Amino acid sequence: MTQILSRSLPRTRAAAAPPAPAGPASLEAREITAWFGSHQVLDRVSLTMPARGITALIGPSGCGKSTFLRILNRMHELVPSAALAGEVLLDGEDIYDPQRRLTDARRAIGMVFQKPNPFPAMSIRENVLAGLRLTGTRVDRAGRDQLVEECLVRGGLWKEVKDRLDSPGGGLSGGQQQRLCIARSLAIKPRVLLMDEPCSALDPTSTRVIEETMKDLAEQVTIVIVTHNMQQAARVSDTCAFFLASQGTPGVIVEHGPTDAMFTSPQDQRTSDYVNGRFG
Ligand SMILES: Nc1ncnc2c1ncn2[C@@H]1O[C@H](COP(=O)(O)OP(=O)(O)OP(=O)(O)O)[C@@H](O)[C@H]1O
Repeated sequence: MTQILSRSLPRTRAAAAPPAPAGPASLEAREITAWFGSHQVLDRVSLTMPARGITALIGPSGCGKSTFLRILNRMHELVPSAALAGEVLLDGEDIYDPQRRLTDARRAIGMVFQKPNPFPAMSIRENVLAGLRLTGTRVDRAGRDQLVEECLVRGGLWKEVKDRLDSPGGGLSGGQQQRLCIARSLAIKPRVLLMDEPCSALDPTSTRVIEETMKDLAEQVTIVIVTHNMQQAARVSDTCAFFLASQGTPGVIVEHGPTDAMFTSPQDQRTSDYVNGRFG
Protein backbone atom coordinates (compact mmCIF):
# COMPACT_ATOMS: atom_id res chain seq x y z
CA MET A 1 0.00 0.00 0.00
CA THR A 2 1.28 3.45 -0.86
CA GLN A 3 1.12 6.15 1.78
CA ILE A 4 1.35 9.52 0.11
CA LEU A 5 1.44 12.95 1.65
CA SER A 6 0.86 15.66 -0.89
CA ARG A 7 3.85 17.72 0.24
CA SER A 8 6.21 14.80 -0.19
CA LEU A 9 5.10 13.76 -3.66
CA PRO A 10 7.97 13.44 -6.14
CA ARG A 11 8.61 16.65 -8.04
CA THR A 12 11.50 15.40 -10.13
CA ARG A 13 11.02 14.22 -13.70
CA ALA A 14 11.00 10.48 -14.23
CA ALA A 15 12.95 8.83 -17.02
CA ALA A 16 11.47 9.41 -20.49
CA ALA A 17 8.14 7.60 -20.64
CA PRO A 18 7.41 5.09 -23.41
CA PRO A 19 4.83 6.25 -26.01
CA ALA A 20 1.45 6.55 -24.32
CA PRO A 21 -0.96 3.74 -25.24
CA ALA A 22 -4.24 4.83 -26.81
CA GLY A 23 -7.83 3.72 -26.36
CA PRO A 24 -10.09 3.24 -23.38
CA ALA A 25 -8.44 1.83 -20.26
CA SER A 26 -9.76 0.16 -17.16
CA LEU A 27 -9.28 1.92 -13.88
CA GLU A 28 -8.96 0.06 -10.61
CA ALA A 29 -8.90 1.69 -7.18
CA ARG A 30 -7.43 -0.52 -4.47
CA GLU A 31 -7.98 0.14 -0.77
CA ILE A 32 -8.19 3.91 -1.12
CA THR A 33 -8.15 5.77 2.18
CA ALA A 34 -8.15 9.57 2.11
CA TRP A 35 -7.77 12.41 4.55
CA PHE A 36 -8.01 16.19 4.67
CA GLY A 37 -5.69 16.93 7.59
CA SER A 38 -6.84 14.63 10.39
CA HIS A 39 -10.33 14.22 8.88
CA GLN A 40 -10.55 10.79 7.26
CA VAL A 41 -13.10 10.92 4.43
CA LEU A 42 -12.69 7.51 2.71
CA ASP A 43 -11.90 4.13 4.23
CA ARG A 44 -10.30 1.38 2.10
CA VAL A 45 -12.46 1.89 -0.97
CA SER A 46 -11.85 -0.57 -3.80
CA LEU A 47 -13.60 -0.40 -7.14
CA THR A 48 -12.94 -1.63 -10.68
CA MET A 49 -14.18 0.65 -13.44
CA PRO A 50 -14.22 -1.39 -16.66
CA ALA A 51 -12.88 -0.05 -19.96
CA ARG A 52 -15.46 1.04 -22.53
CA GLY A 53 -18.12 1.43 -19.87
CA ILE A 54 -19.80 4.15 -17.86
CA THR A 55 -19.50 3.79 -14.08
CA ALA A 56 -21.73 5.99 -11.90
CA LEU A 57 -20.74 6.94 -8.35
CA ILE A 58 -23.83 7.67 -6.29
CA GLY A 59 -24.50 8.45 -2.62
CA PRO A 60 -25.59 11.22 -0.27
CA SER A 61 -23.79 14.54 0.01
CA GLY A 62 -20.45 14.44 1.82
CA CYS A 63 -19.77 10.70 1.53
CA GLY A 64 -16.58 11.24 -0.48
CA LYS A 65 -17.60 10.68 -4.11
CA SER A 66 -15.85 13.79 -5.46
CA THR A 67 -12.79 13.10 -3.33
CA PHE A 68 -12.65 9.59 -4.73
CA LEU A 69 -13.03 10.93 -8.28
CA ARG A 70 -10.25 13.46 -7.77
CA ILE A 71 -7.97 10.72 -6.46
CA LEU A 72 -8.46 8.87 -9.74
CA ASN A 73 -6.46 11.52 -11.64
CA ARG A 74 -4.21 12.83 -8.86
CA MET A 75 -6.14 16.04 -8.27
CA HIS A 76 -6.64 15.27 -4.56
CA GLU A 77 -3.02 16.10 -3.92
CA LEU A 78 -3.58 19.71 -5.05
CA VAL A 79 -5.14 20.35 -1.62
CA PRO A 80 -2.26 21.10 0.77
CA SER A 81 -3.74 19.14 3.70
CA ALA A 82 -4.69 16.12 1.57
CA ALA A 83 -3.21 12.65 2.01
CA LEU A 84 -4.08 9.22 0.78
CA ALA A 85 -3.20 5.55 0.96
CA GLY A 86 -3.89 2.87 -1.61
CA GLU A 87 -3.35 2.40 -5.32
CA VAL A 88 -5.00 3.51 -8.55
CA LEU A 89 -4.23 1.26 -11.50
CA LEU A 90 -4.70 2.43 -15.08
CA ASP A 91 -4.70 -0.73 -17.15
CA GLY A 92 -2.72 -2.32 -14.34
CA GLU A 93 -0.14 0.48 -13.89
CA ASP A 94 -0.15 2.47 -10.64
CA ILE A 95 -0.63 6.17 -11.48
CA TYR A 96 0.95 7.05 -8.09
CA ASP A 97 4.15 5.15 -8.85
CA PRO A 98 6.96 7.66 -8.09
CA GLN A 99 8.57 6.74 -11.41
CA ARG A 100 5.55 8.12 -13.26
CA ARG A 101 4.96 11.73 -14.11
CA LEU A 102 1.93 13.56 -12.77
CA THR A 103 1.24 14.98 -16.24
CA ASP A 104 1.03 11.46 -17.70
CA ALA A 105 -1.79 10.60 -15.31
CA ARG A 106 -3.63 13.87 -15.99
CA ARG A 107 -3.26 13.45 -19.74
CA ALA A 108 -4.59 9.89 -19.70
CA ILE A 109 -7.38 10.66 -17.25
CA GLY A 110 -9.32 13.83 -18.12
CA MET A 111 -11.85 15.64 -15.96
CA VAL A 112 -15.08 17.56 -16.63
CA PHE A 113 -16.37 19.62 -13.71
CA GLN A 114 -19.78 20.46 -12.30
CA LYS A 115 -19.74 24.03 -13.54
CA PRO A 116 -18.80 24.48 -17.21
CA ASN A 117 -15.42 26.23 -17.21
CA PRO A 118 -14.41 27.17 -20.75
CA PHE A 119 -11.92 30.03 -21.11
CA PRO A 120 -14.60 32.68 -21.77
CA ALA A 121 -12.54 35.13 -23.86
CA MET A 122 -10.89 32.42 -25.97
CA SER A 123 -12.57 31.35 -29.18
CA ILE A 124 -14.37 28.03 -29.43
CA ARG A 125 -11.49 26.73 -31.55
CA GLU A 126 -8.85 27.90 -29.05
CA ASN A 127 -10.79 26.35 -26.20
CA VAL A 128 -10.71 22.93 -27.86
CA LEU A 129 -6.97 23.27 -28.46
CA ALA A 130 -6.12 24.70 -25.04
CA GLY A 131 -5.16 21.34 -23.53
CA LEU A 132 -2.54 20.74 -26.21
CA ARG A 133 -0.55 23.74 -25.09
CA LEU A 134 -0.77 22.72 -21.45
CA THR A 135 0.49 19.23 -22.22
CA GLY A 136 3.11 20.42 -24.73
CA THR A 137 1.57 18.45 -27.64
CA ARG A 138 2.54 19.76 -31.10
CA VAL A 139 0.06 19.54 -33.96
CA ASP A 140 0.39 21.33 -37.34
CA ARG A 141 -2.29 23.72 -38.61
CA ALA A 142 -4.14 21.20 -40.78
CA GLY A 143 -4.02 18.70 -37.95
CA ARG A 144 -5.41 21.29 -35.55
CA ASP A 145 -8.41 22.03 -37.79
CA GLN A 146 -9.11 18.34 -38.09
CA LEU A 147 -8.76 17.83 -34.35
CA VAL A 148 -11.10 20.74 -33.56
CA GLU A 149 -13.78 19.27 -35.83
CA GLU A 150 -13.28 15.73 -34.56
CA CYS A 151 -13.51 16.75 -30.90
CA LEU A 152 -16.53 18.99 -31.42
CA VAL A 153 -18.28 16.18 -33.31
CA ARG A 154 -17.51 13.72 -30.52
CA GLY A 155 -18.57 16.29 -27.93
CA GLY A 156 -21.92 16.65 -29.73
CA LEU A 157 -21.41 20.35 -30.47
CA TRP A 158 -20.08 20.56 -34.03
CA LYS A 159 -23.34 21.24 -35.85
CA GLU A 160 -24.19 24.12 -33.53
CA VAL A 161 -20.83 25.90 -33.72
CA LYS A 162 -19.16 24.97 -37.02
CA ASP A 163 -19.92 28.41 -38.49
CA ARG A 164 -18.62 30.36 -35.51
CA LEU A 165 -15.46 28.65 -34.37
CA ASP A 166 -13.78 32.01 -33.82
CA SER A 167 -16.50 33.34 -31.49
CA PRO A 168 -15.78 33.41 -27.76
CA GLY A 169 -16.51 30.24 -25.79
CA GLY A 170 -18.18 32.41 -23.15
CA GLY A 171 -20.94 33.26 -25.66
CA LEU A 172 -22.35 29.73 -25.66
CA SER A 173 -25.25 28.51 -23.52
CA GLY A 174 -24.47 26.57 -20.33
CA GLY A 175 -25.14 23.21 -21.98
CA GLN A 176 -23.05 24.13 -25.02
CA GLN A 177 -20.23 25.32 -22.74
CA GLN A 178 -20.26 21.96 -20.97
CA ARG A 179 -20.05 20.13 -24.31
CA LEU A 180 -17.19 22.47 -25.26
CA CYS A 181 -15.42 21.41 -22.06
CA ILE A 182 -15.97 17.77 -23.01
CA ALA A 183 -14.53 18.49 -26.48
CA ARG A 184 -11.56 20.24 -24.85
CA SER A 185 -10.93 17.20 -22.65
CA LEU A 186 -11.10 14.88 -25.66
CA ALA A 187 -8.46 16.84 -27.59
CA ILE A 188 -5.63 15.33 -25.57
CA LYS A 189 -7.05 11.85 -26.21
CA PRO A 190 -7.69 10.71 -22.66
CA ARG A 191 -8.22 7.02 -21.97
CA VAL A 192 -10.61 7.78 -19.12
CA LEU A 193 -12.94 10.76 -18.64
CA LEU A 194 -14.02 11.67 -15.11
CA MET A 195 -17.19 13.75 -14.81
CA ASP A 196 -18.16 15.40 -11.52
CA GLU A 197 -21.90 16.12 -11.65
CA PRO A 198 -21.56 17.44 -15.22
CA CYS A 199 -25.26 18.22 -15.61
CA SER A 200 -26.15 19.68 -12.23
CA ALA A 201 -26.00 23.26 -13.56
CA LEU A 202 -27.97 22.45 -16.72
CA ASP A 203 -31.63 22.35 -17.78
CA PRO A 204 -33.28 18.99 -18.61
CA THR A 205 -32.86 19.39 -22.38
CA SER A 206 -29.13 20.14 -22.14
CA THR A 207 -28.82 17.29 -19.64
CA ARG A 208 -30.28 14.82 -22.12
CA VAL A 209 -27.92 16.06 -24.86
CA ILE A 210 -24.91 15.54 -22.57
CA GLU A 211 -26.18 12.08 -21.63
CA GLU A 212 -26.46 11.15 -25.32
CA THR A 213 -22.94 12.48 -25.85
CA MET A 214 -21.67 10.33 -22.98
CA LYS A 215 -23.28 7.22 -24.42
CA ASP A 216 -21.75 7.95 -27.83
CA LEU A 217 -18.33 8.41 -26.22
CA ALA A 218 -18.37 5.31 -24.06
CA GLU A 219 -16.92 3.06 -26.77
CA GLN A 220 -13.95 5.40 -27.15
CA VAL A 221 -13.20 6.45 -23.59
CA THR A 222 -13.95 4.94 -20.19
CA ILE A 223 -16.29 7.23 -18.26
CA VAL A 224 -16.71 7.63 -14.50
CA ILE A 225 -19.47 10.02 -13.44
CA VAL A 226 -20.54 11.36 -10.04
CA THR A 227 -24.23 12.11 -10.06
CA HIS A 228 -26.97 12.94 -7.56
CA ASN A 229 -29.58 12.21 -10.17
CA MET A 230 -30.73 8.61 -9.79
CA GLN A 231 -32.58 8.66 -13.12
CA GLN A 232 -29.40 9.83 -14.78
CA ALA A 233 -27.35 7.04 -13.18
CA ALA A 234 -29.97 4.52 -14.33
CA ARG A 235 -30.10 5.99 -17.85
CA VAL A 236 -26.41 6.29 -18.63
CA SER A 237 -24.35 3.90 -16.54
CA ASP A 238 -23.44 0.26 -17.02
CA THR A 239 -22.09 -0.19 -13.51
CA CYS A 240 -22.79 1.72 -10.35
CA ALA A 241 -21.19 2.15 -6.91
CA PHE A 242 -23.12 3.35 -3.87
CA PHE A 243 -21.03 5.35 -1.38
CA LEU A 244 -22.12 6.05 2.18
CA ALA A 245 -20.59 7.77 5.21
CA SER A 246 -22.83 7.08 8.17
CA GLN A 247 -22.79 9.27 11.27
CA GLY A 248 -19.43 10.92 10.87
CA THR A 249 -17.57 7.78 9.77
CA PRO A 250 -15.45 7.86 6.59
CA GLY A 251 -17.08 7.01 3.25
CA VAL A 252 -17.18 3.39 2.08
CA ILE A 253 -18.75 1.60 -0.87
CA VAL A 254 -21.81 -0.23 0.44
CA GLU A 255 -22.57 -1.99 -2.84
CA HIS A 256 -21.50 -1.96 -6.45
CA GLY A 257 -22.36 -3.89 -9.56
CA PRO A 258 -24.35 -3.75 -12.80
CA THR A 259 -26.65 -0.72 -12.73
CA ASP A 260 -29.80 -2.71 -13.57
CA ALA A 261 -29.24 -4.99 -10.59
CA MET A 262 -28.42 -2.08 -8.26
CA PHE A 263 -31.72 -0.42 -9.12
CA THR A 264 -34.01 -3.44 -9.42
CA SER A 265 -32.64 -5.91 -6.88
CA PRO A 266 -30.10 -4.26 -4.55
CA GLN A 267 -28.49 -6.59 -2.03
CA ASP A 268 -28.23 -4.07 0.79
CA GLN A 269 -31.23 -2.38 2.38
CA ARG A 270 -29.38 0.94 2.49
CA THR A 271 -28.86 0.82 -1.29
CA SER A 272 -32.53 0.06 -1.77
CA ASP A 273 -33.52 2.97 0.48
CA TYR A 274 -31.18 5.36 -1.34
CA VAL A 275 -32.03 4.46 -4.93
CA ASN A 276 -35.71 4.60 -4.06
CA GLY A 277 -35.34 8.09 -2.62
CA ARG A 278 -35.98 7.17 1.03
CA PHE A 279 -32.95 9.20 2.18
CA GLY A 280 -30.17 11.42 0.86
N1 LIG B 1 -10.74 20.75 0.14
C1 LIG B 1 -11.23 20.17 1.24
N2 LIG B 1 -10.73 20.44 2.45
C2 LIG B 1 -11.22 19.86 3.56
N3 LIG B 1 -12.25 18.98 3.56
C3 LIG B 1 -12.80 18.68 2.38
C4 LIG B 1 -12.34 19.25 1.16
N4 LIG B 1 -13.09 18.76 0.15
C5 LIG B 1 -13.98 17.91 0.71
N5 LIG B 1 -13.81 17.87 2.05
C6 LIG B 1 -14.60 17.05 2.99
O1 LIG B 1 -14.52 15.70 2.58
C7 LIG B 1 -15.75 15.04 2.77
C8 LIG B 1 -16.18 14.41 1.46
O2 LIG B 1 -16.47 15.46 0.53
P1 LIG B 1 -16.78 15.17 -1.00
O3 LIG B 1 -16.94 16.49 -1.68
O4 LIG B 1 -15.79 14.23 -1.53
O5 LIG B 1 -18.17 14.42 -0.86
P2 LIG B 1 -19.29 14.19 -1.97
O6 LIG B 1 -19.88 12.85 -1.68
O7 LIG B 1 -18.73 14.40 -3.32
O8 LIG B 1 -20.32 15.33 -1.63
P3 LIG B 1 -21.33 16.12 -2.61
O9 LIG B 1 -22.22 15.07 -3.17
O10 LIG B 1 -22.03 17.07 -1.71
O11 LIG B 1 -20.48 16.80 -3.65
C9 LIG B 1 -16.72 16.07 3.30
O12 LIG B 1 -16.78 15.95 4.72
C10 LIG B 1 -16.08 17.39 2.92
O13 LIG B 1 -16.41 18.40 3.84
